[in-house]
Amino acid sequence: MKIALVGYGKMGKIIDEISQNRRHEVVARLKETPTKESLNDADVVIEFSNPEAAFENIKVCLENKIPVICGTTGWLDKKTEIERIAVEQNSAFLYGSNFSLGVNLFFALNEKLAKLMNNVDEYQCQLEEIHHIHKKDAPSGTAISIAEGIIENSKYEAWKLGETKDKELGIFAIREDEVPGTHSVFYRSEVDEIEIKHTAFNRNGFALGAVIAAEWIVGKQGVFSMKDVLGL
Ligand SMILES: NC(=O)C1=CN([C@@H]2O[C@H](COP(=O)(O)OP(=O)(O)OC[C@H]3O[C@@H](n4cnc5c(N)ncnc54)[C@H](OP(=O)(O)O)[C@@H]3O)[C@@H](O)[C@H]2O)C=CC1
Ligand SMILES: O=C(O)C1=N[C@H](C(=O)O)C[C@H](O)C1
Repeated sequence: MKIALVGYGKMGKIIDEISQNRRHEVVARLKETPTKESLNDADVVIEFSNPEAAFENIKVCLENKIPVICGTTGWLDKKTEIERIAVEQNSAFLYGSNFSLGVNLFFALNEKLAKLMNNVDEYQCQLEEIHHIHKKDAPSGTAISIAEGIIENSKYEAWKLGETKDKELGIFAIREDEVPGTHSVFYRSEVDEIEIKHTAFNRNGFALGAVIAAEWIVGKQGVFSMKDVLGL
């Protein structure tokens, strides 16, 4: 499979190595918005750039009928527009706030726990994410996905940065050293606390999941998520 990497920073470089280990050919390594020419007839694009660049990058790829796996976070206000373009162009698009297999299992567990918590009103939920100091967006895309999973299945109606208040689910976004990504969900009552936590030890799991998603999407049309890839 011919892979074009759009965004070639911390993530792009690891994805490059994993792609080659899995016998794919990396035909482009771009640090700017792609063009038809610079995409070099790729079968699929893996996009990990930055919140300002993602929309235009994805749009160009989809208009050239190349499926896109996007891991860039912090641009979600334009996601519906991208999904419309993907369908209109008969192309394929998959966004994942977090491609690690462990976090995608964590998402499923989180939704189940949120549902169970409806049976007991004593608990208040709080989210926390910790990331490296270079991260441009807050809260993390993963924390937003976790919050959405809880909101769909509980009394909470919206999320906000900071402490949980009434029906607004709070997210503490902490920036610390070189932390790759830690996410925790706390349910606290007067007498106890339940915590579920995912800790990434490095970025390899994110990169592997993105390559697995790229292998899966080639030949498909439509808008997908990691739930489709993993059959969750
Ligand atoms: N979904 C997931 O599983 C994960 C998502 N992420 C997300 O992925 C994104 C990238 O993370 P990371 O690799 O750590 O970030 P980096 O800052 O290390 O890399 C970003 C790269 O994008 C390049 N870039 C800048 N402008 C453009 C442009 N217009 N078009 C294409 N590329 C451009 C940068 O080039 P230059 O250096 O020249 O500026 C750099 O190579 C972030 O949004 C992060 O939150 C991160 C990890 C996992
Ligand atoms: O910027 C990062 O590094 C990460 N970003 C993603 C996010 O915003 O959730 C995924 C991962 O936690 C690392």
